[in-house]
Amino acid sequence: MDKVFIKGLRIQTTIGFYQWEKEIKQTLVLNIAMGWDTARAAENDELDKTLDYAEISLAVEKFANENPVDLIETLAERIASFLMSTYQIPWLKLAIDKPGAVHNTETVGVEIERGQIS
Ligand SMILES: Nc1nc2c(c(=O)[nH]1)N=C([C@H](O)[C@@H](O)CO)CN2
Repeated sequence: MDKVFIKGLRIQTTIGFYQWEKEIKQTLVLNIAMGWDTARAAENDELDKTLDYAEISLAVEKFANENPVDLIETLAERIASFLMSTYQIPWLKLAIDKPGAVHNTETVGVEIERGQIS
């Protein structure tokens, strides 16, 4: 299956288990790959037949800020459900990095894959 992807989407949002984390914003970095038939858009050069990565990038940041949670696992699950239902995406892979979370690491995070590749 073809894919539309967003790599290295940096967002500022409230995220974290500890009380001090609920009072600040932290950086998360998202990588999203979404299964899509890109040939339909290419046929007549039409943006509305594909997944608009600019629109989705903004929607993801807005969603994260409107739905604060403790765990990046929870955020990943909720973003996946939101994207799949809003844009009729059949399959996606989503990784969330929280690069400032653990001293002496480059980054930490989770990666999930949901749906079916046809
Ligand atoms: N697997 C996870 N481990 C931890 C998370 C998380 O979201 N997933 N979160 C925290 C804290 O919020 C951390 O980021 C701050 O020190 C700890 N472990």
